Amino acid sequence: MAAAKLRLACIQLAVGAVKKDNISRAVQKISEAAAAGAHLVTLPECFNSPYGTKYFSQYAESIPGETTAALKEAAKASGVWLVGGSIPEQDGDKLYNTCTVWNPQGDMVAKHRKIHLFDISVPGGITFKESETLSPGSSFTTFDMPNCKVGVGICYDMRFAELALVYNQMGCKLLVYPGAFNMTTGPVHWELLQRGRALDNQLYVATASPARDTSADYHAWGHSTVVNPWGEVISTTEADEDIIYADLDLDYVEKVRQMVPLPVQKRNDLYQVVKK
Ligand SMILES: O=C(O)CCC(=O)C(=O)O
Repeated sequence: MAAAKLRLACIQLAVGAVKKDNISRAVQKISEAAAAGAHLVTLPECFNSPYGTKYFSQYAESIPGETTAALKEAAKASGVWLVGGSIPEQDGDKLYNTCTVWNPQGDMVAKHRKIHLFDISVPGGITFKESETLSPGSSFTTFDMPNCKVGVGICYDMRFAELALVYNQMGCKLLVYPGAFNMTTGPVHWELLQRGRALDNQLYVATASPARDTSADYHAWGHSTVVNPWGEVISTTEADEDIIYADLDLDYVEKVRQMVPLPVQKRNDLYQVVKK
């Protein structure tokens, strides 16, 4: 890997009803992204299961388990850092929406349980209540690549500016959010949130969504995207299965912070976001 360059791949995976097929398709796409030179690969939210509260308990597994064993192998076989999207995780009698992160040796270096559960009600649009079946996580999740600290959130977590601010304070230069927005909020909020998080924090933001399946109950918005610290979309796609790539220049983070010196202009005497 060149000094401060990082090739990122976001896999917009076609996810179906058969768990084994979802896993093997993800593994195949990871090796395709690695062959295209990716150092860091990310899968979408809920990539081994259809997205919906009625599916979570049926597809849930413990960690380690069938899906994470495949992720471990895939990261090692391809020699990539892997943000393993998310899966429904079973731990005792609780279920979580959980992302595991793997290094190129196949070690699990982080595990993020979605902190903010997706409970919304938009009349004529979408009603969803993850908290019917899932419990929230309560931890910040970062991991260290050789030149870059990365912060991890899952989908609805992206709506909370405070989480991204904390990751910024922790030294992250890239935030990765496996997600699965929908046809109501996606068109208006998805890209705007990513650009907002990127601009507020002057860092890279990446998302990976499942591809849209109009025969499924939940129609994902798709549009996996990468935004740079200037707030520009540098890679994106539509709704079909795809892999998007972006070459991140990690020095650019510092350049933007020098040109527009928000970090030294913050009025910590007037306000502060504090990590507890
Ligand atoms: O915030 C939204 O509109 C969508 C969030 C979502 O789909 C999720 O958290 O899984």
